[in-house]
Amino acid sequence: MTPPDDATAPVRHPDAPAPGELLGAHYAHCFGCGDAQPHGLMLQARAAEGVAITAEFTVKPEHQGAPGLAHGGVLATALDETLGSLNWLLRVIAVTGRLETDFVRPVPVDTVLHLEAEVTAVAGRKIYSTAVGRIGGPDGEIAVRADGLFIEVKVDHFIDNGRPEEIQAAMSDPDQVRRARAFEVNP
Ligand SMILES: CCCCC/C=C\C/C=C\C/C=C\C/C=C\CCCC(=O)SCCNC(=O)CCNC(=O)[C@H](O)C(C)(C)COP(=O)(O)OP(=O)(O)OC[C@H]1O[C@@H](n2cnc3c(N)ncnc32)[C@H](O)[C@@H]1OP(=O)(O)O
Repeated sequence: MTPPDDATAPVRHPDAPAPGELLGAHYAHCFGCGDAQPHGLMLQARAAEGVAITAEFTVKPEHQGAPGLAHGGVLATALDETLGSLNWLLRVIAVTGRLETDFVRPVPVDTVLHLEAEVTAVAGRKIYSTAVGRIGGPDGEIAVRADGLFIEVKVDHFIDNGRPEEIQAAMSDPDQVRRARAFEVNP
């Protein structure tokens, strides 16, 4: 998870959403951010300054692992989604290759998890990033932490590997296609 010596600092794409702007779901049925996914996290991410974002996720009863506490895998999903959303600011399509998570404090149901994440380095197709999640407010104590390594892919990654039903539905949705294309023209 340590960037190689030839890694460079990330560069915010000129067309990246402005600081403060909500990113919106990348896919309506996404378990992390989709608004058509009732069991999901419905995480909302917002662009920050630089190659950084903030995000919020409210822990619901459906997200329990132990009585009244968030499941660790759900918290890892929130971190993964937050880190993945950073790639919007680079205008790069990328998937999670590796995710290292520290669970520091238990997170009760009804808690709003306040996440912040930034890209730390880029090396070829590899994007290195880090995130924390706080409870009790944006400056509250850290409950979870993660480092991510994302690998840049072409849109074909999804077309070649996804189930045909969902791929066809996504490709016939002009909004979805526009979003996917915007990433393909990364200079
Ligand atoms: C019209 C349809 C539209 C559909 C698209 C819709 C939307 C898309 C747009 C935007 C998305 C925006 C936001 C998404 C936000 C959050 C989502 C959460 C993200 C996820 O939840 S996503 C799901 C989980 N994720 C996977 O499903 C990946 C499965 N996996 C693979 O698909 C392959 O494994 C792949 C592609 C990763 C690599 O395969 P590959 O063949 O392309 O590349 P290769 O193996 O050569 O690796 C190249 C260099 O990365 C290094 N490397 C690779 N893997 C590593 C690892 N694990 N650890 C350490 N280093 C690793 C190598 O060591 C090498 O490094 P080096 O260059 O230095 O040698």
